[in-house]
Amino acid sequence: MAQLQAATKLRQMLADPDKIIVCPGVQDGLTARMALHVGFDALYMTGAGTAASRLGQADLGLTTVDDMATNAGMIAGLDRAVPVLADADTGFGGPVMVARTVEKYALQGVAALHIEDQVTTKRCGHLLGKELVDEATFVARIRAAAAARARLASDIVIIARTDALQSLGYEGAVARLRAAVAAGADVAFVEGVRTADDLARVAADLAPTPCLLNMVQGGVTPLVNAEEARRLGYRIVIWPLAGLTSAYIAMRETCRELKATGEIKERYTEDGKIDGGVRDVFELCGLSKCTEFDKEVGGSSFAKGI
Ligand SMILES: C[C@](O)(C(=O)O)[C@H](CC(=O)O)C(=O)O
Repeated sequence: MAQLQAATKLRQMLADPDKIIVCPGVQDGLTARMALHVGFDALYMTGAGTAASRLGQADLGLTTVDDMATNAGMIAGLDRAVPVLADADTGFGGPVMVARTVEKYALQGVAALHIEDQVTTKRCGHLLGKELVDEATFVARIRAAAAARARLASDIVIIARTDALQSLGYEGAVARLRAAVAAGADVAFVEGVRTADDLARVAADLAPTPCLLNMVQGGVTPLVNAEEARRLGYRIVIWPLAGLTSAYIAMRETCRELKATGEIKERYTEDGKIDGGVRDVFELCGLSKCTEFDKEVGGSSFAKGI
């Protein structure tokens, strides 16, 4: 039987009112592989992480649509059974460009994308001084996204994100999301929530539209765990920095060790095996699956061992 499209699968997950979809943020193949290995049933491709890992740049709108769609598509292709939700920033231009962005993501097998109401020279939602486009421009972005989805007969989930809380306040932000939902968005995302009170009322105020919660370490939103998010009525929670923060800390430690001592000591698991060595990394990235596939189809590339 043909495998369910990831977007359709995500819609089914959203249809279960008791389920909260917890997505670790991943920025590259390795972090995605690790999240899959640990057993997450959905992943989030972070734009901030894509900018940092692919370009070595801050989250300031420097990534192009192709940087983002290619990265999201690569991640979605690692396991087609696991939906990938991806950042699409502002949609990368006017309605025509937004529609093209949605097509690119959908054709790459991405299950969901979020489009926001910042100006094209955007910044991370947890920084100060954000500027918005007017509501009509935002709504046109969402309408363009929905039109592209219909044109492709795709199930891709459109997530409307507003960054309006900082400058327009709570009611302004919620009004923008209601307008976005009327224009075809499936999920609502209030970015940069600052207080526990606001955190607690978003999902109820936007019901029955499912809401996404963004948990950024070092950001402006108070952090809550998955159970608490579910209790507050959120249906999706993303931890965009899951991969970034772990890479940041681990790389710093390892580089400091090499700089200070001239070597990197091997790490061991509790049962005495080398941890995180070259074979572990290759295995995580499909070494055995590749060798088995080669054998199954009559190849001999690995007949002498690997
Ligand atoms: C969710 C987000 O858009 C991302 O790129 O992952 C960022 C996360 C971040 O920069 O901390 C955002 O919240 O704007």
